[in-house]
Amino acid sequence: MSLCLMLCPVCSAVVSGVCFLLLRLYISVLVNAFGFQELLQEFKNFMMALKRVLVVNKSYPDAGLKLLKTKLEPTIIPYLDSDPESLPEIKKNISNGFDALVWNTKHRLTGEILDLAGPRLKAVTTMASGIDHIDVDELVKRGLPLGNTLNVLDDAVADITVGLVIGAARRFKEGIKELESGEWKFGVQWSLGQDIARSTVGIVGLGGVGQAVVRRLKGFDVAKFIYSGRTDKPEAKALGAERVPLEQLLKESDFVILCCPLSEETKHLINAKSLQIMKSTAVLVNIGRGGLIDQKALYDALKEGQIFAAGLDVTTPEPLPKDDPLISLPNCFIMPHLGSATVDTRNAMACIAANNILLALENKPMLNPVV
Ligand SMILES: O=C(O)C(=O)CO
Repeated sequence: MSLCLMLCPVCSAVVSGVCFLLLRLYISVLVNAFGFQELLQEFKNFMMALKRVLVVNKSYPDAGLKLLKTKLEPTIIPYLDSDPESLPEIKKNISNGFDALVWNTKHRLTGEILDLAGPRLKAVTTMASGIDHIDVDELVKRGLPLGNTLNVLDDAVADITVGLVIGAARRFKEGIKELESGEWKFGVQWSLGQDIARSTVGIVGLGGVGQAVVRRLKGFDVAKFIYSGRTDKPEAKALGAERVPLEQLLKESDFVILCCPLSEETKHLINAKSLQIMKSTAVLVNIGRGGLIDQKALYDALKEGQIFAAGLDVTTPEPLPKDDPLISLPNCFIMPHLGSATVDTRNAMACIAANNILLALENKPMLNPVV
């Protein structure tokens, strides 16, 4: 018999199969009889509780912390980006051995910082949709998953965009200044702006935010929506937006709205040359990233009346110094990066970031995976 098993591959496969089935049966009897399922879960919870997550920084909302604390005990960097201690404290703490990182900061996540974190680090999330402050290549090199909080902020950012469109086109900044300084000189030719109704709106980057902007502006009786971007967007048809080359969009649009991410490809997408192509009545709005625009060229274009106005939620740098030339221009309406700044949106972003980490530490896909 044993000779038969040794010699005959079919017999040995049958015996191994039977043994395997018996083993499985034995384990499932144990699991059902003794509640091993619960024991297993307890063991998993115990292993999870041993994992350490570093949260950068103290502005991370309680909603996210509460979620993290259901399974982990987070360590928080108790500073804001604006505190000089912020970056040194991150670098000091991160080498204490963490399994995950909530990168809720504008500081750049570099290879140097990842080296300090060491091989224990298994997952990283931002609390933003933009990832231009993350050295993604360095994460990929280390096989680290990265999550972000895309889409949940589309509505809030689209609202701010509409605010900028109206504010810049209807000269809010000049109006408020004249009101506050007592220089309100009413006349039928005073402080005239541009209409949104009957205009052509050009969206650069028809992603979630761009689409939410189009949905909102439809209520303003826009004549035509066009968009440019790397790919055709299937959603464009239902929105009535036509894809055109960037140059055509710049030439034809009364409102040029930048909703795309910042990358090597999109850096200074708006520069002296592109501003020259735009209509002298055009309004440029940027809710993507400051780096999409060459700000010196924008200053010149606004000063010389090459375009009508700009509305910016994002600038380079942030915060923009109060003596920045753009701030001195009456036709440059600037917000201090308020895009996603609503209570609900920030709480939702914090929860997505927390879930990204909790899932990744259980070897599951993140809610919003980037890589
Ligand atoms: O999440 C981001 O990237 C934002 O800039 C929101 O304003």
